Amino acid sequence: MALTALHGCPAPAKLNLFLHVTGRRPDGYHLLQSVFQLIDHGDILDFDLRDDERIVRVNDVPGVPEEQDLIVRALRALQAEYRRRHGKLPPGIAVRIEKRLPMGGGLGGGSSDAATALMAANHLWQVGLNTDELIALGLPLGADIPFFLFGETAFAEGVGEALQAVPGPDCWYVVIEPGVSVPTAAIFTAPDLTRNTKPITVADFLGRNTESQGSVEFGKNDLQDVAARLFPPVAEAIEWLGNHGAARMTGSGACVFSAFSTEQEAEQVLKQVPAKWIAWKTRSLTKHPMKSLLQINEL
Ligand SMILES: C[C@](O)(CO)[C@H](O)COP(=O)(O)OP(=O)(O)OC[C@H]1O[C@@H](n2ccc(N)nc2=O)[C@H](O)[C@@H]1O
Ligand SMILES: Nc1ncnc2c1ncn2[C@@H]1O[C@H](COP(=O)(O)OP(=O)(O)OP(=O)(O)O)[C@@H](O)[C@H]1O
Repeated sequence: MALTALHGCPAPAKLNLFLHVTGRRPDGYHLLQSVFQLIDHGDILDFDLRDDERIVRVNDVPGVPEEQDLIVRALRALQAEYRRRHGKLPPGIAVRIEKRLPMGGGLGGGSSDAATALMAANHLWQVGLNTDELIALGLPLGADIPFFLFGETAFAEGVGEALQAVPGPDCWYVVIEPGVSVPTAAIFTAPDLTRNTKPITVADFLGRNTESQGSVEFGKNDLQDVAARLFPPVAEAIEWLGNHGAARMTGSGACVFSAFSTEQEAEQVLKQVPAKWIAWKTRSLTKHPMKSLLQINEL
């Protein structure tokens, strides 16, 4: 019998192990090179099919009106694709979000929610889209959605849509939320942003010392200096964590992380984090948990 609900669906966060800005497209979007790493900490989503055809969010998310929620927009895009294929709309979906990831944290929360929603609805509605087809639907909604649909550690280029799998690390991270929300556009439009980092190859990344897998010893985050200048708590968190290990900002900020080989080392640092910041430890993930849950094995 076909499923009518999927509860407890994970929408994990990502870390950008490095993030180079190598240029700018004529439309203003920036060309990036980055390694995206999934981590075992994220939002949790419940999906229930409805008796009508409406896509609704059943709980409030502060600062995100229902109509702007990337989950709702992603589900509507897939619903329209279903109609193109079948000539009628599929049943509606009610979605409940347990939001754990901070907004404007550089952890890709909104994009991950949307990717999980696309995977869940593709399954519930039995649309049968493959990952590349889901990526084509998701990319216009957010630059990080392709990565989450890809679902494994990836070397990313373009605006984040050209993805190659790279070996995933097995390590622990301490992540600090500096308590500010960083608007991505403000970082990319800053006049002092450097946009000319020399492009590297995936072999340059793979050629680094394997001991440092998953760490921040390779490259840099070109968005970090701008974010740290505009948002002093980001600078403060980088400085504090940097005294306990190599520390870096993820995405366009605000969150800051450091990698450790064992849970004990991560715990040692975590318990010293000043109480004014939210901080947590988490493990690297090699595969998106929705892929295991739904047995998606095509990649
Ligand atoms: C920097 C990253 O966090 C890396 O993971 C992401 O690429 C940002 O992705 P995101 O938050 O989903 O960002 P989007 O909502 O797609 O873009 C927000 C704004 O940031 C700027 N932007 C974003 C991505 C990019 N490659 N170049 C840009 O210039 C654009 O002005 C855009 O209007
Ligand atoms: N389900 C959602 N969860 C979070 N934010 C959402 C959602 N839907 C839409 N948004 C919008 O997306 C914006 C960015 O949120 P998000 O959590 O993805 O930031 P981020 O972690 O900085 O992302 P990135 O790493 O991609 O820059 C929010 O400020 C919000 O306006």
